[in-house]
Amino acid sequence: MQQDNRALLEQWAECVRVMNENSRVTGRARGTIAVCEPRGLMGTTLLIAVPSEATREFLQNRPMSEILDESVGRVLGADTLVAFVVDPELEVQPPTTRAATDARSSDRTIPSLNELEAERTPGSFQPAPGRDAPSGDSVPRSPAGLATTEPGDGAGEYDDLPPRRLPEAAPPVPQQREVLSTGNGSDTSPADSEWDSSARLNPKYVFDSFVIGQSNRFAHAAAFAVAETPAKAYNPLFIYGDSGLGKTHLLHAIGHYAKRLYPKLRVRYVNSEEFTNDFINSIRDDEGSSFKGIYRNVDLLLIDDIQFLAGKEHTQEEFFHTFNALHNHEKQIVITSDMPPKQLTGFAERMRSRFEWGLITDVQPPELETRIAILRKKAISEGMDAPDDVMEYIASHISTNIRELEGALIRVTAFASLNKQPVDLPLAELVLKDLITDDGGQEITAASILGQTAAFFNITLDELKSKSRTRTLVTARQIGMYLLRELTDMSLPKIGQELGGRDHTTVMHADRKIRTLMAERRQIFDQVTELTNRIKQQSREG
Ligand SMILES: Nc1ncnc2c1ncn2[C@@H]1O[C@H](COP(=O)(O)OP(=O)(O)OP(=O)(O)O)[C@@H](O)[C@H]1O
Repeated sequence: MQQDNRALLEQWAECVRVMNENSRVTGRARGTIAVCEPRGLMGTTLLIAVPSEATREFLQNRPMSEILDESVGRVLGADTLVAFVVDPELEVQPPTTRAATDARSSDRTIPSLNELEAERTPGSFQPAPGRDAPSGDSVPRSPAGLATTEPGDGAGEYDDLPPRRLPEAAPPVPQQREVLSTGNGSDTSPADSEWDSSARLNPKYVFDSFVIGQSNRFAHAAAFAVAETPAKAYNPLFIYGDSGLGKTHLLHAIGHYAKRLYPKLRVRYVNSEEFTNDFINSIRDDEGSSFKGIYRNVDLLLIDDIQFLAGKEHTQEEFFHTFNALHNHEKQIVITSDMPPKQLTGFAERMRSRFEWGLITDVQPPELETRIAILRKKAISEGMDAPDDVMEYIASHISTNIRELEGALIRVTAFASLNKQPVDLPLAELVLKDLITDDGGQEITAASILGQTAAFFNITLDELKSKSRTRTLVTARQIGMYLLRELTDMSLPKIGQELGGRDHTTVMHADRKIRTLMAERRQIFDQVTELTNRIKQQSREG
């Protein structure tokens, strides 16, 4: 491993030398390049750490992009691509002291349920789907050496903390293979059909449906490497980035692909809010051992939106032990977050430092070409027909969140289908005129969406959140969930929580149902459109 790193450092030094020979590289540019570091070479992608977004932009734009490409091409081969990750630590290089490990379990105190109550995601005292998933599979000795030992209860398991690992060069990324999906696509029973019940994987989120672009190339390559050789390439793999940029998609894709390669691999996807609820429920029900049984007997733990553990001291403590138990037994952990580890506030330092043991990579908003490619892929997979100029129109007006991008395409094709009209540019402009006006408004909140939804359907907020299943209430609730999903950054569990403590699979089901109904029932399309306009209007008025 060290040899690989040394080789990479030498190759990078050579790239820098070649760059510095170029007369277009100014003294300032040389200073900027000098602080950058190579972090890994994955297949044909070189990951370079830069100290700031400004440096990233500087290197991604001409003339530096050309100069960099040329020098990297000369040293590493013409097909080498460059990807960046921002590491603010590079700005000022602190001495590489590592705090002495604070990880000792002997002084662990069991929190009271009351203390824990404050941490949980309200309204979710239900077993999460898959909680009772079988965990006793015997796992073969895989090439990754997985599952050869059973983790214990965590006590004393982290006395010998591994040193920080520099990323190893991953094996070459082979041709992607077709990935089996587990669901049948039916709308009726989300918990059963949408998710692979033990791993809890969404069949739609596979590598094959993920579009690779400059913005996510490295994250994708890292995810792929981890799926191919769990616990051997990077452990943990930490992927961060803004909402709606594909982190969850990559997490599920890792799970699917790893399961495909190692069918007996025990995989578990969990959102950190669900992890919190599972943990608290286990304390409440005095089932701590079953919680450990679930989370410490996996070979691949995929944990989404770790930022939601911020400030939840007891849950973090439990996660810390889970992490250590898994890591010490060479089980793979993949984490996503909206922030890089260093910026995660509300986390104990020992936790943040563990996130940095493996590889940290980010996903950026996709550039125009990638957005168009995502829309094309989406259109094909969902059977939506739209010409290129419509895709381009949507992609050029919505740039920051892929969920919104997809939402726009759904609306345009739904409207065309309802009116039995072809999808063309004038129609797209008409349908999206309110959705893509440059808001300049305030952030859209859950309160505003739910308030407007309740008012629109002439019901109270309590009714909207209630358990009642009258037709109007069910429709209003599902539209509310759809709009929360499309217009905010809220996670599925959080949306479920806002609507009276419903499970995340219910939210997924509602989201899909409304998408489908929009194309089938004019009334639903009109209701969603009118509500969106009112919500956007309210945010503009402040
Ligand atoms: N590169 C991509 N190719 C294809 N689809 C993508 C890509 N990136 C994102 N998507 C799609 O965009 C939608 C949102 O992505 P996802 O839920 O993975 O985002 P996220 O980063 O996890 O957001 P959040 O932080 O809000 O959970 C999903 O439908 C996903 O399939």
